[in-house]
Amino acid sequence: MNRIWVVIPAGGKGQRFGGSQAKQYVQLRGQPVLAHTLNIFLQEPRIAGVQLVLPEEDLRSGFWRELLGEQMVLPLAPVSGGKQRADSVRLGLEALQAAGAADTDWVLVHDAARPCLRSADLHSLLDSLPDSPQGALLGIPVADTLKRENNAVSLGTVDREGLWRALTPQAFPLSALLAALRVAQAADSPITDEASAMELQGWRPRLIQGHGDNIKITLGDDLALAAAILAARDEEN
Ligand SMILES: Nc1ccn([C@@H]2O[C@H](COP(=O)(O)OP(=O)(O)OP(=O)(O)O)[C@@H](O)[C@H]2O)c(=O)n1
Ligand SMILES: C[C@](O)(CO)[C@H](O)COP(=O)(O)O
Repeated sequence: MNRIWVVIPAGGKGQRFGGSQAKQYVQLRGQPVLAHTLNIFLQEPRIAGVQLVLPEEDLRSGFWRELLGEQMVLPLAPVSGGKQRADSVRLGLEALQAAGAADTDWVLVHDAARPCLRSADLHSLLDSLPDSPQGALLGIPVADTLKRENNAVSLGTVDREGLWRALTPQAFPLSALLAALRVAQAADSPITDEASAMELQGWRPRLIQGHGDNIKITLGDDLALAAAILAARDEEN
């Protein structure tokens, strides 16, 4: 039975977010963004382990231990990330291999900056894996009209038929994903998600429709939006 692992890339600087603290560390409804994201997976019984990838300086300083507190136990020691998100994901995969994960084990990669992932959407992705030999990712069909921009001027409209926004988690077999990332990085291919590396190798992963409130905290305003999403969810429950 293939085990299911998670890599949480949290090695970014949050430059678009601004502020003095990287966005994965800022407080969101009483705990760091990163803690919200980690808890989603630490509480999921089907997940064998969570590999956290942090900025090298934060790993070295031990800052993350103070941030997450004693109550959060990470069975796998966090590792340092790299210059790009794809580098951090690759380093997380290599750490999983070193920890004994099998080549055919599944790995879900989920942005630390997406703390609002619904457990229902995670379960949809996990449930899809037996029927997703070429991997699977959460996504959502584009619902807005899309423009191609140059110098804040519209150059025209992009046909949105069949276009989806890729979200995370994205799920692939460990060794296939690691190999695809290595090939893409060696070719200096612009890789912004795991699926794009796999697609370059001819894989056609399944798109599993998720919810638009699985936002990525990117700009400063996104933090208040994430807080409102989680508050509304608490109200529902
Ligand atoms: N070298 C990097 C860059 C990004 N990430 C992680 O990948 C996720 C999505 O990336 P993004 O939203 O671009 O985060 P940042 O790179 O921090 O943001 P920015 O581009 O604004 O600096 C985040 O959880 C981020 O921490 C990472 O692990 N290693
Ligand atoms: C992986 C991702 O979240 C899918 O939409 C996105 O590509 C990350 O992009 P970023 O520029 O690294 O935030």
